[in-house]
Amino acid sequence: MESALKEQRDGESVVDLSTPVGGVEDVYGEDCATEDQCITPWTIAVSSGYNLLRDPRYNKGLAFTERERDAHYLRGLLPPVISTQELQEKKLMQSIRQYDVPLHKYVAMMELEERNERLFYKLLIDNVEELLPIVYTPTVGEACQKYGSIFKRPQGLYISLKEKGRILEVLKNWPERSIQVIVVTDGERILGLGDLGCQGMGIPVGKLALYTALGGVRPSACLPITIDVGTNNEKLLNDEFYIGLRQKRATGQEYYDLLHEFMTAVKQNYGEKILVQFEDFANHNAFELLAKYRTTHLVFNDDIQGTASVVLAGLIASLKLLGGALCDHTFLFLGAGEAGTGIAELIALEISKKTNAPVEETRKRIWLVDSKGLIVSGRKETLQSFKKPWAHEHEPVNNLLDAVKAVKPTVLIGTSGVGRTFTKEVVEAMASMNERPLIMALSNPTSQAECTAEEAYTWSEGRAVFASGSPFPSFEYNEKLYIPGQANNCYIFPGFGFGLVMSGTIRVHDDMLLAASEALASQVTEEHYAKGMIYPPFADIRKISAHIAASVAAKAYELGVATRLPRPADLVKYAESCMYTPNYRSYR
Ligand SMILES: NC(=O)C1=CN([C@@H]2O[C@H](COP(=O)(O)OP(=O)(O)OC[C@H]3O[C@@H](n4cnc5c(N)ncnc54)[C@H](OP(=O)(O)O)[C@@H]3O)[C@@H](O)[C@H]2O)C=CC1
Ligand SMILES: CC(=O)C(=O)O
Ligand SMILES: [Mg+2]
Repeated sequence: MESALKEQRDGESVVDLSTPVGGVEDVYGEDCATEDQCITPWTIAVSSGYNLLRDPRYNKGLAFTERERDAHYLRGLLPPVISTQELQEKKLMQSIRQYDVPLHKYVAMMELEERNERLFYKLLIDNVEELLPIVYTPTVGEACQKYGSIFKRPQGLYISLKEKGRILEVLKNWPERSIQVIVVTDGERILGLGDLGCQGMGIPVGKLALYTALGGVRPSACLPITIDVGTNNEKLLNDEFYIGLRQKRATGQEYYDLLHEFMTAVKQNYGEKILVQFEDFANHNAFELLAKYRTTHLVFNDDIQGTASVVLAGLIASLKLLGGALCDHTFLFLGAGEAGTGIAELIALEISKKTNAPVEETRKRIWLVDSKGLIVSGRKETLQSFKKPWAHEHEPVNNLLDAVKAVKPTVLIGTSGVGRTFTKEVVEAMASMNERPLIMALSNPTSQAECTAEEAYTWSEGRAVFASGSPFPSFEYNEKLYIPGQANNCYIFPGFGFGLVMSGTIRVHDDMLLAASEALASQVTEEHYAKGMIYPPFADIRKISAHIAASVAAKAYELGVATRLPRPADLVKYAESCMYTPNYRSYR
């Protein structure tokens, strides 16, 4: 147990930086799980003086005390005033609020992260509802689109086809060794914005910032990776500022060989317990990669599994408002890709567990529409394999409105990546059939949402229960305030991943996703329901993540895939005690 704590705890009190000027302190040593992991071509220098001020992990800016300024050769390098972290935070929030353009706020936040990591996380944690839309969706989408132009310093690790045969070597170039979570993308389906190639890097960077801020994983244990196999985005290929390989995407064996080399190198370099989160791969690769590696590696596909878990949580919570049990409802999806079929499968599994009915039966209450219309048995031969389980007996139906009329859903979920597809007619049809229709417009960023909160509330005359993937502001209708929920996988993956890491879990199991959903739903209180909410506020996310982590870890122990022994008695307390906090530490 002690070693687990040592790996997770962040040494809140005193850090010894008392090495000579330019001296070298091996900060890894004790965190390495195996001897092998400690062999890298170089060690890290923890600097004093000028270099300390430029080391984001240790820099405190004006908050260095008189004693620290003496001990670490900082005299004269800073103006005389001594600030507090709280005052620095106040000043930075004031400065960020002065920008009108969200992308400018994004750039300011990234610059802060490069300058002073702890202050960056303090801001993000203390102002999560305000800053989440900046470092995450929707602004991160725009940042990826313009990444080539705003790019200043590389973040994360780039592995391109040029590195084929040398991926292990590339991993060893990363300065941190005790990595616990990797978020990797190949940039082919960035949010609902399509193929952004190498510029997708904004997504792993953003997701991992949330791993730390929302879930409590140490920043030094997080590694964002972009695998660059080219892009089919002509605009980027012709953009002189594009930062990636200027070629069409590699496919087939060439693609899978590179991914296999990557997965093998990751395990070799970081061991069995490294968590690899696949993010924003196109569905023609995502399902296959997950199926291939889920039995040999600790992998998690956020778009398929994380999204499923967050939506199921919202559905469980919404029963208080809609009435009935999950098995009494009928679900219709617009979009039958990673998110759509991933959610559908987890709903079917949950109903199956609750009713003891086989999954083949419980799937029958769930219908999906793709770009060609309702998925029905007549289309089975031509469907991709992940759609086949949803090809129920029915006449062909070509569009969403007709599908709503035919299926009569109580719940409508948008996972199409196409904005404004929940038209007035569609929402009105939902409202005509249901006292409280549940409408989820999950596609990101905001421009791709199937409808806005305002549309859902007004077109349903205030009766819809609504949640979206990207945030919408509260909306007043007929003198009543409506608070839309944010059904985004960021409620789940930080706590989910933290639960895996803290318990030393070696494989992800679907039951852990169900446990995470139950844990999230359990955080919705009567007070929230009274406001029409089906998700708890993000302001409580650290507490929520600790509960999710504890539930996931408990399930992992129950299934015998957790290696951190003995099992802590109180997993919530244990999770809380292991979480990274960004308060400054004192330096000897
Ligand atoms: N809120 C959240 O937490 C999350 C949100 N998302 C969002 O969900 C969206 C989809 O992601 P993902 O499932 O991975 O993408 P996929 O590409 O895997 O799936 C998209 C699906 O939408 C269908 N589709 C596309 N256009 C239309 C249309 N005009 N009418 C009907 N169906 C259409 C596609 O049909 P076809 O198969 O015929 O091509 C496909 O089935 C993205 O915007 C993403 O940002 C994703 C993950 C998490
Ligand atoms: C939220 C997310 O993972 C997506 O839109 O892809
Ligand atoms: Mg995603």
